[in-house]
Amino acid sequence: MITVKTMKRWFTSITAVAFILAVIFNWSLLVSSKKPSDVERAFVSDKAQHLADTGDEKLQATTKLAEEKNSVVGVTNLHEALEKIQELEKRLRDIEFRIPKKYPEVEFLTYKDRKRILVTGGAGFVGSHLVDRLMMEGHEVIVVDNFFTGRRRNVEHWVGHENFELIHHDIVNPLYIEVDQIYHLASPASPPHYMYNPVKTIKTNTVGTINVFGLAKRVGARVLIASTSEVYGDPEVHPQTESYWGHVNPIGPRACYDESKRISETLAYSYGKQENVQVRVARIFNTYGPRMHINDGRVVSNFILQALTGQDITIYGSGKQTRSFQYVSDLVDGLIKLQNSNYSLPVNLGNPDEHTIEEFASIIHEMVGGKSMIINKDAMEDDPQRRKPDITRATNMLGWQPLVPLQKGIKKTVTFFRRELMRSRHSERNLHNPVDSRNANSIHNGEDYNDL
Ligand SMILES: O=c1ccn([C@@H]2O[C@H](COP(=O)(O)OP(=O)(O)O[C@H]3OC[C@@H](O)[C@H](O)[C@H]3O)[C@@H](O)[C@H]2O)c(=O)[nH]1
Repeated sequence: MITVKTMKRWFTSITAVAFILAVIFNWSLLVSSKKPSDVERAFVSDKAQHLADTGDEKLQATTKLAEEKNSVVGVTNLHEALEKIQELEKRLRDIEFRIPKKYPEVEFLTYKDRKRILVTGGAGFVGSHLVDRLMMEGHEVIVVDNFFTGRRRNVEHWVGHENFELIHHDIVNPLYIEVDQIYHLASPASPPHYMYNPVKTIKTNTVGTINVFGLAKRVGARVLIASTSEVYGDPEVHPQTESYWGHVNPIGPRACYDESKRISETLAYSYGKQENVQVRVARIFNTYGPRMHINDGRVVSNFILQALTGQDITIYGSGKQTRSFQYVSDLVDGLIKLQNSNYSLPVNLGNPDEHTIEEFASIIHEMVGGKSMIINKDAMEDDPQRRKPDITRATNMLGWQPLVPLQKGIKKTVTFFRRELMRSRHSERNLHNPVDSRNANSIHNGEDYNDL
């Protein structure tokens, strides 16, 4: 028996197929025997991949066809083709809107085991990976983000899912919701981003953190705060253990972040003592991976972008300073383990695999290839000279240790940035120039972040 619902589905599928045929037809009008450039080919294949990711079965089959066709034909007038694509994309969005969205298969948790979890900064680099894991585990996840460095695109794949909610909200303003657990990640983390508006960074990590603890106190939620290795400043103890009090310049350019994160920790333990809020404190060391903002400005994204675009790889200072880099999935494991543990003192989460920045530049250069030169520029003021986590506590208390080797993590990150570059080259905002981290005004993400 053919129901109205079945007819509606047929209609949607037929419209989708007709639309894709129109795409192919339009493309065929724009092509000649000339071969497309790598950028053009990648762009078209990116679009087709997007369709394949989001469409229904018929749509996927047809887009594969479009991808094959587009990968062998050439483009005579790229500008005209791009205009056409924009117009077609708009129509595609209308079609996609009508096709039920497919989500990754999430675990089913009973009411007893399913938690309502707030992730502040959940649309950011680390936050969005954490959200993926919590969603896959079957929890209800609420993301709060002001989109200064976070992007809707990072969590778009969950929008509309019954377990997911995205709230555009700046945590410097109070929030009234019901939750069981909170991961408080909201704060710019890259030096040029946190130095861009130091007062706002301080507000986020002080007033914002007070708002989070106020919420936790009202509803009885447990809070994990994302602290940082920067609380150790330019450390005089190596590797850094959690018992080390740090060496921070309170009036230097990094102080807005270092000191406000130190206050965040103080707030956590004060709310714990005075108001019985359950607290967890993760001191996060240098972390990298896909979904870092193309304008992030930290060393991993800068070096990869520089190598991919054939620009000079810029080492600030001598390059003898060290860092230890952890891949984002390892961090997410650690955060979840810590949140669900019985341990309430600060815990270092980082990979002890230490490299000088000079070595790191060579690793990236070798892995990406290309013609970039490695050059030295003036050092950053107050740049910590050595950094490596002692992770004995995380290993003993949480049974955690990082698993992803540097080469593997970097490979995945390079793949991500290749795609980001394609996207950026074809968007109105051409964002592919690496940020000069020593100049906070060189970030240009266009968001209004000036409210004080
Ligand atoms: O293009 C660049 C960028 C950075 N660097 C250097 O690379 C090193 C690492 O710099 P990053 O900007 O990646 O990160 P930092 O270690 O200074 O700060 C980070 O610390 C840990 C986290 O909490 C934060 O993500 C961030 O504050 C520094 O010595 C910096 O001077 C370069 O040599 N060239």
